[in-house]
Amino acid sequence: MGNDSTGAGRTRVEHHIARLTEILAIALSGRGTERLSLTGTGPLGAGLAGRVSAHRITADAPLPGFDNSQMDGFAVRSADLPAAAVRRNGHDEEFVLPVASVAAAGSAPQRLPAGAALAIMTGAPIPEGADLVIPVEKSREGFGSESVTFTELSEADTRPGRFIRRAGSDVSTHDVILEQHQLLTPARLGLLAACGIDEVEVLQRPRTVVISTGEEIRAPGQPLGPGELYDANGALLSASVEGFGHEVSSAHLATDSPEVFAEAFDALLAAHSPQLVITAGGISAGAYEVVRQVLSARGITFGTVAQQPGGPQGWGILDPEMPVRRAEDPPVAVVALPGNPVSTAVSLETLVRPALAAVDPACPAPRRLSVRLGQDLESPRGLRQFRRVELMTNNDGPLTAVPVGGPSSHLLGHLARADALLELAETDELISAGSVREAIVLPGWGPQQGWSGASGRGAADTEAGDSETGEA
Ligand SMILES: Nc1nc2c(c(=O)[nH]1)N[C@H]1C(S)=C(S)[C@@H](COP(=O)(O)OP(=O)(O)OC[C@H]3O[C@@H](n4cnc5c(N)ncnc54)[C@H](O)[C@@H]3O)O[C@H]1N2
Ligand code: MOO
Repeated sequence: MGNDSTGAGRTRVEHHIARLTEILAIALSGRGTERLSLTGTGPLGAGLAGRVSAHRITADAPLPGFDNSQMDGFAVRSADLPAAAVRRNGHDEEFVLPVASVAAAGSAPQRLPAGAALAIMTGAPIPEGADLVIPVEKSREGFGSESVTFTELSEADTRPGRFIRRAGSDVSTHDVILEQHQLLTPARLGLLAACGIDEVEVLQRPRTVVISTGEEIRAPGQPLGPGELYDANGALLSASVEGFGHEVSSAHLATDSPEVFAEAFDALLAAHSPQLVITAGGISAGAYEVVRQVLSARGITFGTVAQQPGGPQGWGILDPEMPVRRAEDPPVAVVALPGNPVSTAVSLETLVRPALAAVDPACPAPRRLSVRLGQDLESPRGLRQFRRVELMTNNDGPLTAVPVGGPSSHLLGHLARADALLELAETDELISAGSVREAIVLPGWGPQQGWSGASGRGAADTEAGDSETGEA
């Protein structure tokens, strides 16, 4: 048995992430670019945060653009200070200089006459001849007098260069201010704007079509017939994929007919030209697995990953020879997830997110924490099990992870209450309370929930509503 498999035809989690990373890199490289303006409509820079630069950008000019004052105070020439020194009461040394004029931020650079001070505001250009700024707090008179008396100056207060922000001390001309394929964060957007750059070429957001399936599934708000249930996966998938930074289109294909499914699938490709299609449901061993039936004929592979929930998986690049696709069409990746809502959600967090984050800086990577188990747990040997847990604070050491419900993949109510997915290893069978493991934080969890002290109800509910062994 190689490192990629755990036996029983199941692929290791890491190997599957690597396979997804490969197909997502191919599909996302087919994206175009678009030019966005920082000063376009709406608030400055709106719509640019979270996007990814298409090219490297360098500075045309230094930052700061000119020597300027770091303080409201007085620009002086250090060489003038000895002559300005007077002694009061025989010991305290003070410095008295006439005030030549005032420089406000935005004013043109001036010249400092010899033996004088110039009142200067934060950000105003340092006058020619001055080599230090003494803050107004060190003056007896403050602003508005014809002369200024500095008291209690230390040696540091009179050091040349003090409180002068030199041109280029932050960014030099030709410095790289944004790398190619770098995430546009608020600070980077601020820097681009500070450098006077208005337009930025960014990668187009990945276009993703999410498809929930199942003839028994109805849209929320509609009446339900016997044996029918509402579409949880449509909303869950769309919200997750929007959080990955994608432009999402969603559809529910309520058919068990491969022909009808294929036609609708092709229509979605034609309508949205996606780089990625994510489906949920219709891929396991049942008699009506339309996704598997239709897509395995179009170049998509189906198999089992050694994890629970989220075992059954499909992945691949759509065969360009198939209907409505031409060899020259950009590649489309397909990720087919299992239909149980918790399996869909867990697959998105444990498999799809890490693979996307590896190829797209706009997709937030999984956040992992070390946690201490709050109670004994069992886990099936040979499978990576992800248990839904609440995270609770301790006085010291890692957070405590307390299970919310059991391991079964229909327990969406429990997932919605959970903070994180506790990761139990393939070799774990009986894990004692107090053991330390990793957990993957779920979207929406923040320290404020952990720190405020969780309710503790997770422990009491652990096996509620769970009739399965954790194998499905
Ligand atoms: N004989 C076997 N049966 C099953 C196996 C197996 O290996 N052998 N694997 C089980 C596991 S594990 C999972 S997970 C599921 C995956 O099945 P599918 O991906 O084919 O999903 P469906 O059969 O379409 O649905 C499963 C389950 O989820 C409900 N569902 C589906 N879509 C939605 C939706 N949009 N909103 C809410 N609920 C949804 C559906 O009604 C089913 O109850 O297969 C096991 N079976
Ligand atoms: O995803 Mo299934 O557990 O693998 O329910």
